[in-house]
Amino acid sequence: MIKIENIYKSFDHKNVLTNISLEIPKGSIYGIIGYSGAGKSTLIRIINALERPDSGKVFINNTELYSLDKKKIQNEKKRIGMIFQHFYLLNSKTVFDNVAIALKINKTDKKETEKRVMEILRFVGLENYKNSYPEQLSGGQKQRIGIARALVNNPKILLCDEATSALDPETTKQILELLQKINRELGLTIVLITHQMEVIKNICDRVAVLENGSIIEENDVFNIFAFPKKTTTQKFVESILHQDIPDSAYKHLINGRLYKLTFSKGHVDEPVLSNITAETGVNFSILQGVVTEIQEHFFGQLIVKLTSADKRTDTALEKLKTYGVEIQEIKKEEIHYECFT
Ligand SMILES: Nc1ncnc2c1ncn2[C@@H]1O[C@H](COP(=O)(O)OP(=O)(O)OP(=O)(O)O)[C@@H](O)[C@H]1O
Repeated sequence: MIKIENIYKSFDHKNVLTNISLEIPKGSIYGIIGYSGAGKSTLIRIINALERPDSGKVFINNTELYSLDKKKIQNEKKRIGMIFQHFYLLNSKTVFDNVAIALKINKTDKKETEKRVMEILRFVGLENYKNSYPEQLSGGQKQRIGIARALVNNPKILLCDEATSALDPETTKQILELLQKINRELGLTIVLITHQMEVIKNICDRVAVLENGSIIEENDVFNIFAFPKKTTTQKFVESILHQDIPDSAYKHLINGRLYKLTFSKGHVDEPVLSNITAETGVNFSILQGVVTEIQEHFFGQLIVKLTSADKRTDTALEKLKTYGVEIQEIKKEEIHYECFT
């Protein structure tokens, strides 16, 4: 487990991280998301002892990193692998040598190096490229070299600094699948920082949202998507769920009330709205809808309009709750007010 306690960091008298505390469960894939300048890279560099915090503690499996002397910190760092957005490969060296370098530093003998490097190149799907040079390979293949290099020393933790930000969507998907395989088959704890909510949705178990150097929200990924509390979190969620309502729909809202209905864990494929309409006579106008899968659970969200505000409407809303649907009224002042004028 990685535990971060009350981390503060400033550069040139400017606070970059303020009172950061996090617990990252062993064996999980943990995401830290934030906009540019939020402090993500600084935080991950502190976890990897590349940057010392001004105050606070970092525990890696109960060992407090910054209480150790330099040599012991170096030993701890060997148990942590790291990959980067821009790969940082040696272009004059072959794929094999780029991966072998970490073993050479440890003075591993030649036979053992050959065996281990080929094993890890096979794992990342690059066994046929051992004599190629990085510049002959695609971005996704370069990131696979970076991953092989990070794994060759058998670390327990893998830190990913915007590892897919330079890749196209298809390659991103393949690299994320590889990270999942590393997590499942090798049992590594993975911490990744990103500004891409897609990355969080696809592979993370938990996520922390970092804004201006502070954690503003932390939860499992399903709850972050279903019930984001802070505006920045909502913006990240909306960036991939696309919950915006067409402007023309607002013009018809003058006599209605808007509700966001969240269907989760088992209610997505039931005809809930038709059942309720049949029972109560209340009709729902659907303005927006999304159905997706998060952490292997179906997840659906509808924005609906109800025109009347009589007893039948209240009954319909009560019935929705019995299906486990979360209901949130969207107040008119929360939406484009100019549409009503
Ligand atoms: N070594 C440094 N010296 C001075 N300022 C720094 C240093 N490293 C980071 N900063 C500043 O700290 C703030 C946070 O930077 P950081 O790189 O951690 O953010 P980030 O969320 O990773 O952003 P990005 O995604 O753009 O890299 C920025 O204002 C940056 O300029």
